Amino acid sequence: MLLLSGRRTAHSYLKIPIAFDCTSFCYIRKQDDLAVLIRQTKLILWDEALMTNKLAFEVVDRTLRDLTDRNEPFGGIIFIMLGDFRQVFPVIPRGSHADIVYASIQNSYLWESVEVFHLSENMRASDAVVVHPNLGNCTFADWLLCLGNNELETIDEDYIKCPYMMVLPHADTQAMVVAIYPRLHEGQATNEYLHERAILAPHNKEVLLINAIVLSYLPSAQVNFLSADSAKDMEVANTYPSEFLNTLEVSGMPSHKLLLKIGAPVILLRNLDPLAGLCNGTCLIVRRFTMRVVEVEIIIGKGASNVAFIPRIKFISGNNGLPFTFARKQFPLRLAYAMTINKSQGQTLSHVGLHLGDDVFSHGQLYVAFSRAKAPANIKVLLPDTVHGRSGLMRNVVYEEALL
Ligand SMILES: Nc1ncnc2c1ncn2[C@@H]1O[C@H](COP(=O)(O)OP(=O)(O)OP(=O)(O)O)[C@@H](O)[C@H]1O
Repeated sequence: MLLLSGRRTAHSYLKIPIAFDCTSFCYIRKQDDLAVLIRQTKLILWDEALMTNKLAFEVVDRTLRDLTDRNEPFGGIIFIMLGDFRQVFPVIPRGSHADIVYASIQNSYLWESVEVFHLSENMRASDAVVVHPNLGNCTFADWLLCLGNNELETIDEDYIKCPYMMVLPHADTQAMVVAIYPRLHEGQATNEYLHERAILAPHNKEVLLINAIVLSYLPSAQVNFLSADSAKDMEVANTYPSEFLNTLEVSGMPSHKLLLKIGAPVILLRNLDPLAGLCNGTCLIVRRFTMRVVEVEIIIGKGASNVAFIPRIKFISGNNGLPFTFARKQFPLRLAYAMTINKSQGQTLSHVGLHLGDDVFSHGQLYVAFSRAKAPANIKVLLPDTVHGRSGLMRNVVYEEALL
């Protein structure tokens, strides 16, 4: 059996193109070692499959049919997709409800070859067996199912009551930081302490603000690393000066300003060295830095406790809804005290802060956020400062037609 260790993604391993359509193939030639391995493969497991655009599966399907010379789904290799239809669906930038559902594997030509098996027990919440009046006299696991299936009582169409026990009494970000990261100012946080907690928010802009606030609690000295941003095209460079480019936040790119302190947890934004455990999404702790390199320790997974040196690298903005592309040279790092709800999918956390400065906006986000925790007592929710939020209500978006 071959396991993709070090959190290596299927996109990276199977060489799926970054931009793909219904005619694309993976970059694997018939004589490559990977093609030989694929021809010997009997079973492929793909986790978080429902977050993946159906076109990516179709690219893999076409490639496997070609490499194996067998005109069957995935070239006859048994393909197990793991996922939960209550969780988030593929991200389609500026996509509508219909666009998002259309991009899900259910709407692929492959779906007619899929057999669905249901898992029945929530192992993550298996210790939270107490029936709680705040949860409508349900266990946490049953309440989560009702949340994900849109079976909780709704008000104003898609608002539901946040269980009172989880509502943060002082509705501000500082209170959230103290609740989720107690005693951080003492500077004694262990790898385990950092790895088992996170503050989740729907949007990146809130995540950046929360990260900066949490970092301010750390007693070590702060350094601000600025990126070098430039437009390739002279005409674009004259229209959009680098001061303007500095203000842009682009998905998958680090920020222009990267605030770091020794002891801060960060997420790697690039597959730098998968064999050494340095992949997109790897959790690291900053140990030392100079202006040219950041020394980090891998927190968990392949290479845990190993030290690595992260250089600045060049990111190209690509097709991100901007009318031009630009380059940003920066460390491929982002602070990891807070992350988007979508990024948290797949994780298990002991302490979850849900920062709803803005309500969730897409299918399954509220379910994913609450279901990261093992028990309801360790979830703290900051409700939006809106009429609904002040009444203890939060938005839940569920595309019911897509639930199985
Ligand atoms: N058979 C089991 N016995 C005990 N604990 C388990 C078992 N299976 C899973 N767990 C625990 O449950 C938690 C969630 O497991 P896992 O991450 O595999 O779930 P998942 O189905 O991928 O969830 P999600 O997609 O929501 O992230 C982990 O903490 C794991 O250790």
